Amino acid sequence: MELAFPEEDVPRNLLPYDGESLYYGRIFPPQQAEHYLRWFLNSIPWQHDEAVIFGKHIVTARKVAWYGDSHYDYTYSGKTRTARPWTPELLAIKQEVERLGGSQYNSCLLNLYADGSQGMAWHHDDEKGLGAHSDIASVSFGAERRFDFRHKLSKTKVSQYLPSGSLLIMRGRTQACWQHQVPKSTKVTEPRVNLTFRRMLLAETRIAREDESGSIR
Ligand SMILES: O=C(O)CCC(=O)C(=O)O
Ligand SMILES: [Fe+2]
Repeated sequence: MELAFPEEDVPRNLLPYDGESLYYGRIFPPQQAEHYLRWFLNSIPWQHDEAVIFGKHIVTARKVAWYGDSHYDYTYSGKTRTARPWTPELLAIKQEVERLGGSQYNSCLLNLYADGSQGMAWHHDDEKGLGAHSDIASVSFGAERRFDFRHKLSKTKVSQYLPSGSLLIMRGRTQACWQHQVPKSTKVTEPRVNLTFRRMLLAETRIAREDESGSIR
């Protein structure tokens, strides 16, 4: 079925209570989304993600890349990584997302799922480096994947398919009250690239310190 572009009845909050997760539908036309997908697949220095979970060192099937305002370090799942400087493509997407959602972001985690055998398990994103009510904007390119929310207490589930070029903004109490996942699917044979724009507090701390010492970027 051909989806209308832009989709109707958007943005809409997918969550019935305890948070706001606004689905904007496709914000980029199919051809432009395809162009971005090709660029991400060919030009991003993708690396397997590493984490320390329950004291065990693990390497994920999915690949990732970090971009941001400055070369700041960020610790996530027990591993410290350094952000790469923005590319014009990422900046253009960031600008459009900021215009639509009204929030500003200083970093972006990119995820590459080679096919449906790769996914992301239930989790929430309010890590120490993010603000208390962290606002995360998620843009998807390539294979359409299902995205699930599960309320931490009531276990209520909400699902949304995320087509290529679509935007989802999680904010308010979303991370505090809900978990989310990208389930594996044997039906998906194509890659998907997902961009999660974030506002890291660590970067602000670092920039403020640089300003005080007189060496402004
Ligand atoms: O791939 C997605 O849509 C979700 C990514 C995600 O949840 C994350 O990076 O924290
Ligand atoms: Fe997440």
